[in-house]
Amino acid sequence: MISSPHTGDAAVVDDLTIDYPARRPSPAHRAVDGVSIRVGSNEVIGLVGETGSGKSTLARVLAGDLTSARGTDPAPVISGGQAHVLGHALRGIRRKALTQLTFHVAYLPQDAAARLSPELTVADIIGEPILARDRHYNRKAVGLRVATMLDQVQLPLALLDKYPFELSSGQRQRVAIARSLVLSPRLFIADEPTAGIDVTVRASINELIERLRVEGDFAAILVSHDLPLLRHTTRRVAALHQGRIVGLAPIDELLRERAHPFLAGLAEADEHSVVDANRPA
Ligand SMILES: Nc1ncnc2c1ncn2[C@@H]1O[C@H](COP(=O)(O)OP(=O)(O)OP(=O)(O)O)[C@@H](O)[C@H]1O
Repeated sequence: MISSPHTGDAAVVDDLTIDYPARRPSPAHRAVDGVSIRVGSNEVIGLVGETGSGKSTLARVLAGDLTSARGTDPAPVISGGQAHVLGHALRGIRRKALTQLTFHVAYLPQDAAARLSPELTVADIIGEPILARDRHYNRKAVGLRVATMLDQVQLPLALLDKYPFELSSGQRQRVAIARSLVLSPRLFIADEPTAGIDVTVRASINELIERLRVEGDFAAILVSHDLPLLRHTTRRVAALHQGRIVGLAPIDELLRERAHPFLAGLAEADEHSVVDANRPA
């Protein structure tokens, strides 16, 4: 059990259990089962695990996305333990506190790129969170911030007036990242942030996250199997299996120890990719 939250921590998760309530014909489902983990105020932590292990559910709940049902899918419910995010207890949190919290927590869901508003330009998409918070915010300052964010994800300014349908899926993902970071969050929770992004530009995302961490007051939880990203940005990675933590260590230690078949599979895929990279063309 993790003792009382240190106010400086980005997240303190203590014996957290998360269920999806029953919705006919599906019975209730336990997605996260007694997870404890601490994320420092300036720490980037990784989350790995096979499909269905509960990574997205944990990320979603820690991001404060506790209420919205997705289509007909029920929203997750904290049914045991507690999680403090930036000092706020999530279990039983009131709407006002949740709104305050989400000003400082950026959430990049797995389908963020597909959910960009089709009727808005790239400039409007990235700048929207600023104006949603303060609609009188100086437009010129918004424009400057949007351009800076676009540059940070290595997209050309020529894309500012484009619509999502005019972009590649990797470009859309980078727009989604720029949008989620535009308010300078203290905690960035990202579900597969480099998914769909070309390997040649992934390094820029790795560097961006590392730079934000070094600049200070920035923590992140990255759900990802992108080993270069995990190696570049995290010191510790939690491995989940059936909603429980089965390993918590630097990524290369997890791959070396192979404490779970899933980690053995990841290590083997990594070995093959190294062999392939060294093979003459
Ligand atoms: N809205 C929902 N209602 C009911 N069960 C759900 C819902 N969302 C997810 N689950 C179930 O909860 C478990 C954990 O799902 P989750 O999406 O968190 O796993 P994951 O590790 O992120 O998987 P993936 O890598 O495929 O995204 C799975 O068994 C999944 O089927």
